[in-house]
Amino acid sequence: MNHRGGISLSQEQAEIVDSVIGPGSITVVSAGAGSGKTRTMVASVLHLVKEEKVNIDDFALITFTNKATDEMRERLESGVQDRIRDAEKAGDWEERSHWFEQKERIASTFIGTIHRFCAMLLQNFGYTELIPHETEIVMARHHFLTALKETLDEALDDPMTSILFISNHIHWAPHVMAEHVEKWYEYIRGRGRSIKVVVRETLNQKEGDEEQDYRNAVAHLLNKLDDKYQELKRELGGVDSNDLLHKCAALMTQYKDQISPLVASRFRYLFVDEFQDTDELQMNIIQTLSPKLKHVLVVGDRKQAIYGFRGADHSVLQKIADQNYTKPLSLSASRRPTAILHRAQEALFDEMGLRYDFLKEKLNQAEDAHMPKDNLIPFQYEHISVFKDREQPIFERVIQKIRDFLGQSIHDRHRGMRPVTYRDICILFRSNYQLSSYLSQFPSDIPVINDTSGQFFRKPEIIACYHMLQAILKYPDDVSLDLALGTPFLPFIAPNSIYRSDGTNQMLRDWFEDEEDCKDWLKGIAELRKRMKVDLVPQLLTYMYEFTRVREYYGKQGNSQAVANLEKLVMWSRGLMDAEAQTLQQFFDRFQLALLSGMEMDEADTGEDEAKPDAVRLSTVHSAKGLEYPIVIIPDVGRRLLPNDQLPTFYDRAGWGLDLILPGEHGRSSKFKEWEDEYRRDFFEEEARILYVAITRAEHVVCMIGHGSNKVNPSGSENWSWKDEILTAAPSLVKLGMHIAKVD
Ligand SMILES: Nc1ncnc2c1ncn2[C@@H]1O[C@H](COP(=O)(O)OP(=O)(O)OP(=O)(O)O)[C@@H](O)[C@H]1O
Repeated sequence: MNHRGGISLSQEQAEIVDSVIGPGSITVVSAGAGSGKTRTMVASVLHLVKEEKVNIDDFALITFTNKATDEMRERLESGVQDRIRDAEKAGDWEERSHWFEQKERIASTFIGTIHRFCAMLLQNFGYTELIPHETEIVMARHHFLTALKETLDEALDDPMTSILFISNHIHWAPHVMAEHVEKWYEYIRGRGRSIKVVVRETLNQKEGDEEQDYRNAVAHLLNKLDDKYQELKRELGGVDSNDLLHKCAALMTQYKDQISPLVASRFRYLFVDEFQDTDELQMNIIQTLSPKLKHVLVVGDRKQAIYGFRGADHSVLQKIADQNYTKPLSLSASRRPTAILHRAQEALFDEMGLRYDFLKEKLNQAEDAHMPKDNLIPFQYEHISVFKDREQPIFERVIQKIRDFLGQSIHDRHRGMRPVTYRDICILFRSNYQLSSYLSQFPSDIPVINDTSGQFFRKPEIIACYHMLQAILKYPDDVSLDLALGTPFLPFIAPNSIYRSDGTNQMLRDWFEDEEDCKDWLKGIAELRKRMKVDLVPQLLTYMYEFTRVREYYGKQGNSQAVANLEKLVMWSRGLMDAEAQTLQQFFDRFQLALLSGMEMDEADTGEDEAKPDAVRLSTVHSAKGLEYPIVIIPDVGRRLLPNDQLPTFYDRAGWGLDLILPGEHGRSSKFKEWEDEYRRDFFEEEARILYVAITRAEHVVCMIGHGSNKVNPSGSENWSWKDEILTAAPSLVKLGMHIAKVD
């Protein structure tokens, strides 16, 4: 074994570190899951800090999710801590003080997502640009809805667009039309395409068919919407996360010569993890910066590119290497799974490689692969023969599997034989929706954690807080009071008799005001309404937490995450106050917009990572990227991936523009089928990559549950599911001793 920065590495990993420290300004690493890309990146940082005596905050480290940011910070902190210990052992006080300084500097090291990196660049270097924070993103949403409403109101009488409103052709209710227009607009911008370009391409289509009028009308509509939206943002402020990257890229191009050296004076090294999910715009930002920096390291795996739907281009690793006249370096061994799990995974990927070229890249078994001495079967597929109403039986089977695992022993690579605990298990879902449905029915004796990021405004304590604020602001409105009752903020249930509908029902507020148990709460509400005139929002929220004793409620439940989230809401209100939300009502309006617009914000960091609660983790595959778990359960692998009725009815193709099917089959061009075929092919490839990511999160065991017929469907057909990928490989998996079984 070789050591770099005090971390033990394989020969090929060490060579990558040496390449980062050697001549040349960019190193591109393209290698499979669990081959040690992140470990090598961390080792490179520590090695440079040790050998070149650079400081840890000379690095900008870009990760893909906030969770991965935490993970990277933890790995660095523990690496630095180890160096301090080594120096102490060796009695090298100079070395020790160098590492001690680094420990302090970690706090000022940039570790974060590309969005945060761009925001930071704009903040520091984009003097006149607006820097979005949550308020502005919420405002942008508000402007968008205004622009959409105005556009649709005017479109009815505009000869360019009125064809879309002839009700016997297109029988969409106004709100349905609005939903579609919004989806189309987001789709185009989300893929990094400019609305103006799309409109131009569409109007240039020379099909000469009648349907062209419909496509042109949609193009005009989107054009108008775009004009209005941009204008509102310009006039009134507000930036969305798409603008952020565009602005950053524009700034970089326009002032490249001034900005790059400035950035380079702050950062000497730029390292990017999970680069395969970077889109063209983001890649250009990094490319523009790279010549001025001492070294750029990008690592990724094209087999794990799972953001195609958002415009990421899975060939970016090759592209950035080409642009810099270099070749991607590779890592050949898989280091996450146990020896036997690795063999099973490879058997499956071999079979999948017959359908998807990119899966032909193989990973060898590591020379020191872990060979556990437990009885856990590393690869399991269980098949339930239900055809309809599959959710419940699959859910029950998953719960049964958790209970079964818990009774068994696992041979841990570092700690030896030990019992399986809840925290060893992660259930991976394809969608947030599926995850929430599991979360809501989990049996109360199995502790569980939702490991998905960006869910702050969907947390029950935050929604309950919203209802409580509404009840206070609108007091004595009965409907608002009713919504807040029964939440931990107002933990009382009114008697059923209150809800009589014969006109004789007592007002809810009368009951509330008479009820002895509610006295303190009633006093609290009255006091808070008085204080609203003088106190600031953060103080009001804190006072509300006090008189409702909501923090004690969650504390008693051991739910420190909920307590931390409530504190984060106070912080958020503080941020809003700097902008405009000075009164509780204004704050409430912002809060409401954030909830309604599905705004994403991470939950509070509880700083409890050391003492991660012993609970089963639920996560989407997308949020689990870069992470690893001893046991991974993947439910519902028999779900059809792309039934025909879920094929898109709207496309935007570079060089062509829009194509779509409106009600009555209007709008479709002669090329529509071509787009569908392309879509189908890309879709199945992306699903294969998502399955690859899911399966490679496991260290010891992957367990999948499927349903339906146990015959393999024709490849790429509308019945095709992940289950078919597994059943195709079943003979090789069984030969390896894996468990492929039917359960009823
Ligand atoms: N040389 C090594 N010696 C011991 N363990 C290693 C070595 N290289 C990697 N590992 C371990 O293998 C696991 C996978 O490593 P890492 O997360 O760095 O891989 P990755 O390539 O970034 O994975 P992914 O593509 O899935 O994000 C980690 O637990 C890591 O500590």
